[in-house]
Amino acid sequence: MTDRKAPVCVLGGGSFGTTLANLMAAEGVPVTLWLRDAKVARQIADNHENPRYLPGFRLDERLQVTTDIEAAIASAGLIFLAIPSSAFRSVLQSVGPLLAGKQVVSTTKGIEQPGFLMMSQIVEQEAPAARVAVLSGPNLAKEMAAGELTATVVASEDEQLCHAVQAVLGGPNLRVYASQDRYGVELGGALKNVYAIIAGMASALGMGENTKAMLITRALAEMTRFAVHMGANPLTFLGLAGVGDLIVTCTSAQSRNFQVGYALGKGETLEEGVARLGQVAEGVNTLKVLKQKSEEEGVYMPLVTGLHAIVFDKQPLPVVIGKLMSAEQKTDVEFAAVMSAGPIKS
Ligand SMILES: NC(=O)C1=CN([C@@H]2O[C@H](COP(=O)(O)OP(=O)(O)OC[C@H]3O[C@@H](n4cnc5c(N)ncnc54)[C@H](OP(=O)(O)O)[C@@H]3O)[C@@H](O)[C@H]2O)C=CC1
Ligand SMILES: O=C(CO)COP(=O)(O)O
Repeated sequence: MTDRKAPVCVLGGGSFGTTLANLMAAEGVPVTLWLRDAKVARQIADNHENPRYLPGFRLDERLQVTTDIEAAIASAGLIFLAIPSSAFRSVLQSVGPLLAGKQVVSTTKGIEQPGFLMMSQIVEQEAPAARVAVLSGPNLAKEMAAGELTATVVASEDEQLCHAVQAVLGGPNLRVYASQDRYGVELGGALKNVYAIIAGMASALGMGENTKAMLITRALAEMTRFAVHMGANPLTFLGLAGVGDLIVTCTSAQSRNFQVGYALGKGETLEEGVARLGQVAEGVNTLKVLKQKSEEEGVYMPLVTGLHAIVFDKQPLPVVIGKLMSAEQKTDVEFAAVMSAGPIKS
């Protein structure tokens, strides 16, 4: 039995870190939230609100907040990481040895280049003596903060760690399903952000419902094809961390990646869209990383190639759409054949 009263800490005081920490605090779990911004930390401590990332949400008074990362880690055995992928390694580098023997759960949905590394692989490099898991699924922070019924996946080869996460996070509004496919769960969470940008663009252009359904379904095909090639368990992509997260991020205007796509569709530049957001949209970097990797690996990813052409090569949208629509018409679920026989890395 896992002790629900065992102390937990969350590193990263953005929308997701604050939400996760608050959910646990509200269930009586002793939680410390670490963030680097002293002003925001003071506002959370004094006013029980994170006005920068979760304005309007009252946080539980039991939620502890600190700007001392070493103290935060020392206080807990289970540590959630909610730091954007661009800063993930640098934060871990500063505290790697302190994580020895701790249970570390990455919630970050990005990929590091060079190396095409998932965040949990960075944890393994920077904190080799830590126990590692990932958390991913259709989890819009603001909906979770508002108490909307939600499900997520914790994935690790370490079953005890999965149980520990289920015990502290599972609650009246949140179900936590376990998986052993850490690589697939993490890959799904990172890849879907790219397709959310495309979906936002389609929405801004007023495209039809048929078009949106085509996009989401072909995105799943493309993600799964890539995942199979990379050795992930393709069945993972039928679950919450695959199709579940793809649906929510491609259909909700709350998604920051969707919002970046929407801005692009309305004629804004990438820089303008990202700057107005003021929060992380991991899909922008993942698009670059994925385009490069799919070419190196020879995996056919027309949606990734098309979006890259629009965003980074400044190709006109009608030209890219024309190319996508006139490409060879292949079979519908060709990746399903590989699904039954595909190699499983994790
Ligand atoms: N929001 C969501 O709905 C969900 C997000 N995620 C994932 O969680 C990760 C974090 O996202 P999210 O919380 O939304 O991001 P936000 O943009 O809301 O917040 C980013 C947070 O990271 C902090 N940060 C940035 N750089 C550093 C650094 N070098 N050192 C310490 N802290 C830093 C920021 O601090 P500062 O303000 O000081 O810059 C801020 O607190 C992403 O990978 C995202 O994909 C996963 C599921 C849901
Ligand atoms: O990962 C998320 C929902 O599951 C959050 O998506 P965005 O980062 O696009 O807001």
